[in-house]
Amino acid sequence: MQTHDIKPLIAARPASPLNGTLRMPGDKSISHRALMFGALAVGETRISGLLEGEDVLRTAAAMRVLGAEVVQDAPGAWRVSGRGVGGLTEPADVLDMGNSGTAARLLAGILASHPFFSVMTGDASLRRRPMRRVTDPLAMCGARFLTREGGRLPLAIEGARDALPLEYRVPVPSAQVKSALLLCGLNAPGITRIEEPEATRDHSENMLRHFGAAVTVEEAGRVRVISLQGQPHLRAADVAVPGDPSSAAFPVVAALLVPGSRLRIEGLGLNPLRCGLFTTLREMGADLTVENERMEGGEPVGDLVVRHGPLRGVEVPWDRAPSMIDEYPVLAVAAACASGTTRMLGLKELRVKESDRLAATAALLTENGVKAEIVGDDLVVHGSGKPPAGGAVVKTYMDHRLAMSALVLGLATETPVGVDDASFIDTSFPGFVALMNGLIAAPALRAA
Ligand SMILES: O=C(O)C1=C[C@@H](OP(=O)(O)O)[C@@H](O)[C@H](O)C1
Ligand SMILES: C=C(OP(=O)(O)O)C(=O)O
Repeated sequence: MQTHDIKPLIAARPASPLNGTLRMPGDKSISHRALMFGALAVGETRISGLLEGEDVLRTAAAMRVLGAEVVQDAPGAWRVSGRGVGGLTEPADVLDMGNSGTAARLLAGILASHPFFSVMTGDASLRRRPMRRVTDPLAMCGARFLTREGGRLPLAIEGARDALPLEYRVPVPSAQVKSALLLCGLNAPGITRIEEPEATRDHSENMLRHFGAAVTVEEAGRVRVISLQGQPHLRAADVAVPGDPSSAAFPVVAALLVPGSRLRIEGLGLNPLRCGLFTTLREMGADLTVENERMEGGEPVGDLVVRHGPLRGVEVPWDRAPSMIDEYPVLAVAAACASGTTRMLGLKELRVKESDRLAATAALLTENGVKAEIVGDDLVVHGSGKPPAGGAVVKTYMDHRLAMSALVLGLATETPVGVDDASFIDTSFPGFVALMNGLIAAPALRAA
């Protein structure tokens, strides 16, 4: 596994058009879950299109240490021989989840209802992120947790011997919290019942059903109640991972900003609970069309065609945030090049991502000559309809999405934009630089 001791400086130069037909790396959320559910199922799960980013490789390594057989047959093609619900075994060493909030929080859910001792840690970014949002509700199953001050990793877990089912209303919109509680509930008798005040990505619900669990979802307006029948017999099930819409956000915004661009992104995951960015870009005037829409492995998939065109500022409502939570930094870049003001409302959750993404996104823009401000939990960006000045080396704070957003901005600015550290891009989008350069006649992203 790659370490992050090298800090390459990469700058994007003002670019010629982006053109081509491409596929995105596999969806990160679905990839983590495919490995975890595969490890909890009986039999052999075959996964195609698995994201081989560092975050997902951490999950693969953890599942192996916990007793599942996890094998890579070819790039993207993996096999997991699971241990059955409740069948994982005590790890001999500390579980290091690297930079990945999803890996750490979902794994905490699995470990809470396995009767053994484990310790989890992560890199400096993950060790700053809040874990009480999962450990507080998980403790109600009978597990015990010890954390560092403020509920931070490292985390020691004494899993419950006879876990109780959970009944909980998730106070923040978070698919990670919801999924951690469902994973815990797999090894508890009876019904685990989770209420979420706003719908978040539902890959766990869809995939649990695909592996044979009984999951029901009741919807009342924005509120969703998810019920899982505990101790199911999970059966191995093949998973075809669609392209990641959160990764597609970067070439899509780049194509919208650089005159003459046209891209076709094939086999892209288009789950409506992940598509808030595309909705917003269309409201801004973007030419985005979907072709070949189909269902694959229980998820909507299609080919997305994007063409360059002018954008205008819009207001992005707070209740859209869960469907585009990882896309705000690159939306802010699009807003910086639009004409007029874009107000992105209700971005509190961005403060607890790999970095404080609200502050860091505002800084990314202002250092490159864009007028932007934070008002409460909102981000306000004043686009002038002209290319921003650029010229800054952006601080990325171990955050892949900030690095990619800054490099996309650099494709549209008057002068190049640099990033202090491009190495974290590999956590979610290995091959990003080569893929982007491959779309442009003269490579625009290079080592500084
Ligand atoms: O469940 C998931 O796979 C994810 C949920 C989101 O986090 P939160 O649950 O913290 O919103 C998102 O930011 C993350 O990239 C992936
Ligand atoms: C927030 C993200 O991931 P995680 O929470 O898994 O670290 C992300 O990928 O933008």
